[in-house]
Amino acid sequence: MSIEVRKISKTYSAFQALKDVNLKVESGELVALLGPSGSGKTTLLRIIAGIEAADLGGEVLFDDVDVSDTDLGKRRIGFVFQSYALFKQMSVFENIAFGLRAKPWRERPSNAQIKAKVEELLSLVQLSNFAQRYPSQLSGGQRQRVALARALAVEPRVLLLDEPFGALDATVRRELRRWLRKLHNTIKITTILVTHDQEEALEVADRIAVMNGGHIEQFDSPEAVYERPANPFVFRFLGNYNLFHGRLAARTPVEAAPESVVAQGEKAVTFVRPHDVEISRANGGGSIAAKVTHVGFAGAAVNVELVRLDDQQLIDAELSTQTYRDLALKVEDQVFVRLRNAHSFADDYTI
Ligand SMILES: Nc1ncnc2c1ncn2[C@@H]1O[C@H](COP(=O)(O)OP(=O)(O)OP(=O)(O)O)[C@@H](O)[C@H]1O
Repeated sequence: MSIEVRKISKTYSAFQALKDVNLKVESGELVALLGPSGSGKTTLLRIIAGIEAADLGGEVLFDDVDVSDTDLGKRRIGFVFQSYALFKQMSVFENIAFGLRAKPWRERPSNAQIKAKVEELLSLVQLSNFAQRYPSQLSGGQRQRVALARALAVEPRVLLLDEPFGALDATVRRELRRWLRKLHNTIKITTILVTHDQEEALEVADRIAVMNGGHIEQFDSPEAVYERPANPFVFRFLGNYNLFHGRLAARTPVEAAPESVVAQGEKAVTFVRPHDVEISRANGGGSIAAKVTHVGFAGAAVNVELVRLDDQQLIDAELSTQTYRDLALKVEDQVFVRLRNAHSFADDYTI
C-alpha cells in the first residue's frame, strides 16, 4: 500500500515541528526518515499512524485514499518503538498471539489458526525455539524481533518503525539492520523507519528522506543522497567531510576541484569526502601542496591529516591501507593533494 503525506504541518503552541511536508512512499518500499534529534521524524511518523493530528489543511493518504479522519485502529498499522514494552508476564508465543486474541470474536481466528500464524512469524523472525521463553530471558535484539513479529501478527498494511534498534549496541544494530532488510525483501510490506543513524538508513532503505528543522531536505536513493547531496546540510549529515571556502575557479581548491558546479568567480563552499582526497608524491598540476601532520589507523582504512602549505587549513584524507603503504607516508612528509567529487554550493546557503 502506498503512503502519501501532503502539506503536513504541525504546531505545538508557538513551535512549528513540521513545515509543509510532502512525501510519497510507494507500495512495498522501505523508506527511512533520517535526521538529527528534533528534526520532526517521530512527529511525522505519529501523524501517519494517526496517533497525532496534523494542523488543518494537511492530508495523509493510504493508497490514494485520505485517512486523516480514520482512527488509529482502522488504519491497520504495525508500530514498533525503540523500547517496545513486551508483556513481561507473557511468553514470546503469547506476546505475538496477543493482537490476534484481542480481535472482536467475529474476526478472531481459531486457536489452531493462531498457533499456525505465531509459528510462521516465529520462523520469519528466526526465533522458533524461543516460543516458551519470557521477555526477561531474551537479549535486546531478540526482544525487538519479537516486537516486530507481534506487529506483523495482525497483518498490517504498513509497518512504522521508530528507532527500533536505538537501544541496542552497535554490533547487534548492524546484525538487525541486515536482518530487517532481508525480512523486508521477503514480505515487501510498505515500511517507514525513523532513524538518526546515517549508516542504518544508507544500508537498509530503498529511499531516504533527510529531515532538518521540520522539513525534508532531500528524498532520494541512498546512493543519490550520499553521492549527489542537494545542499550543504545533506552533505554534512551523511558522513565526514572537508570544507573549503573560496571563489570558484579563482584559486585552489577551485583548480583542484574541476567538477564544481557554481559559476566561476562566485563565492562558494566546497565539500569533499575524506575518501575523495587523493594524495600523491608528484605535483600533478592544479594540486594543493600539503604536509602530513597525523596518521591514524582505523581498521581497513588509514586516516591521514594534512595541513595546506598555502593557507594552513586542515584536510582529512581516508586512504586504503594498500594506498597508504604504496605511498609510504610519514608525518612531516610534503605531498600533493587533489580533490575528487568536489561539491560546491553558493556560499549564501544557511544551515
Ligand atoms: N508534544 C509536544 N509538545 C511540544 N513540542 C513537541 C511535542 N512533541 C514534539 N515536540 C517538538 O517537536 C520537535 C520535533 O520532535 P520529534 O520528536 O518529531 O523529533 P525527532 O526528529 O523524532 O527527534 P528524536 O530523534 O530526538 O526523537 C522537537 O523540537 C520537539 O521538542
